[in-house]
Amino acid sequence: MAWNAWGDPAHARQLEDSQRQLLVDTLGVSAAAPPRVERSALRLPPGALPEPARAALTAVVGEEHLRTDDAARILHLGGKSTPDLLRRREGDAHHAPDAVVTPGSHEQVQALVEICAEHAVAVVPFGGGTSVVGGVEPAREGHPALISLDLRRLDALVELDEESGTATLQAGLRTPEAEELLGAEGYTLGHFPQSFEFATIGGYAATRSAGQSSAGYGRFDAMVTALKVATPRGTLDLGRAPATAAGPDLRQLFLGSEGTLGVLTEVTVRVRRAPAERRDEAWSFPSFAAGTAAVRALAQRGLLPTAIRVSDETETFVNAVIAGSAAPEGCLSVVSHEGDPDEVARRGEAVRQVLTAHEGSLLDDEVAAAWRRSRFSGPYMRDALLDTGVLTETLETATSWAGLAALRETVTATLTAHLRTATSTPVVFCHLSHAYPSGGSLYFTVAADAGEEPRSRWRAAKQAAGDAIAAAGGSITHHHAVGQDHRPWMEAEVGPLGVEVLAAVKRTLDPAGIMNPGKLIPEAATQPPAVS
Ligand SMILES: Cc1cc2nc3c(=O)[nH]c(=O)nc-3n(C[C@H](O)[C@H](O)[C@H](O)COP(=O)(O)OP(=O)(O)OC[C@H]3O[C@@H](n4cnc5c(N)ncnc54)[C@H](O)[C@@H]3O)c2cc1C
Repeated sequence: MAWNAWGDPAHARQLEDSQRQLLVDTLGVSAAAPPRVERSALRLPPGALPEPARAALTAVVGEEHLRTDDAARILHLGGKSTPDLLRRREGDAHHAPDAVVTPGSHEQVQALVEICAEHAVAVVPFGGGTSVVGGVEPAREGHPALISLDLRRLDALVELDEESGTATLQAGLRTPEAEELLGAEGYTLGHFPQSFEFATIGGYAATRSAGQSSAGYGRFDAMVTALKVATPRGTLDLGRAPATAAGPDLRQLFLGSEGTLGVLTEVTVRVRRAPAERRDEAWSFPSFAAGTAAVRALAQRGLLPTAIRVSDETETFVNAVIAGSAAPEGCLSVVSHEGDPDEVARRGEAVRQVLTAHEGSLLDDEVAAAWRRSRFSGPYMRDALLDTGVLTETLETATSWAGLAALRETVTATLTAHLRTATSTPVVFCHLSHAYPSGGSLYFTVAADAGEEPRSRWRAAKQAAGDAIAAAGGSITHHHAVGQDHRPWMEAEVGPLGVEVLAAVKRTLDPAGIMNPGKLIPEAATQPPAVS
């Protein structure tokens, strides 16, 4: 993965002249793009890993799996949010981890976290590094040194239990390889987030990820049946039966724990037979309200297809411009069905009846085919836009059906107000990305003139949008997780007592506070209690 951009550098995109001109005309983009320094210009601080800790860690993994060179440290500077990329483009590497350690087994991970606890060395579990919320930021928070614990060598399919329909996967396995290993046996995981090519099994579990086909296959957390976790206090093996009444479900403590409690090393997930048939359809609705009403009807009747999303009018137009095609009328919805041919036909017909009853019109097959071709390529466009002087970023939330329209209105208005300047007007658009019987998730994208201070402008807009989401009763995140960036809203999300509960669990499992400091749990709650 490129150190200062999304994905594979070979797939980098550039805007066409007509697209660039459209941005100048619609957004008032000034010609200057934010700077982009060469990697060789980065200045890293000297590594600060104390020698006794280095020697002990090396004894576990071997010299070649503890790297302190610039190349390795630069690839672990943080995640892939727009502010992350802007910082790297500016050449900011002052926070680089002191070392990158790549363990090869659960036992090695267990030994490493124990050594780090003993030497007060902070540990950032690093999967694919695709966090967009500061989840893999090397934040020391008072610790003298920090390692990035890159799980890439834990990349095996440990066991496929065909009788039970489950697979045990090592945490560092990326999704394309997981799909390849499972596909060879006729199975699929069915998890297809936009970060599919780079994100890992452990990262998905640690962030409660949701993918494009989660309507059909379920969110990642819903697929997990068992977990193996290395914590500074020892190993936990959780999930011995498909269901249990043996008290609160401790697996839930680790799903979404974002590396703050321990390192997930193995994840057992429910797998499905690879579908024999897939049918994609594109629909148009006269308004976003009509499209969301249709999806709500499907969710509440138990008729959700494998994937479904509805773009608002602006997103429908913008996506057509990017694809170089004519925009359909109104709001575009993409629907996908997977399964046995009979089921695809039967469900497809039932869904079609509901969508038609909600004023939906079926579009040409090519519209859906274009969505499938481009569904992982959007992030490359972000780099091309940044190169052109456009600040672009996304945020997401979820709420009840009753609160959805008001939440969309307030977030759109807040982002627009905070990104507008005297000479430029931002574009803010949104789609309904996931649906449940009781509500749905809204995914917003902004495009605005980058101006002089794109990072601080985005920070202010994001702060205001987060406050608006909290005030409107939405969740601060539906699937991007909390990390550093959403931490200020955790108390609004779970209440002060909820934060205390999380902090108490952390103190039990990680008394030295070395596991991914500065993430998820608000700072005040992680401080030791004052002595009276
Ligand atoms: C372009 C783009 C598109 C995206 N699209 C989606 C999307 O469609 N759906 C979605 O849900 N998310 C999406 N994301 C966000 C991101 O991909 C997810 O949060 C993903 O689950 C992170 O996986 P990862 O392996 O990259 O984890 P990382 O980014 O490496 O880590 C994420 C967090 O999990 C922790 N962690 C990682 N591995 C472990 C482990 N084994 N044990 C304990 N903690 C661990 C890290 O410390 C960190 O806190 C997108 C991100 C980008 C940049």
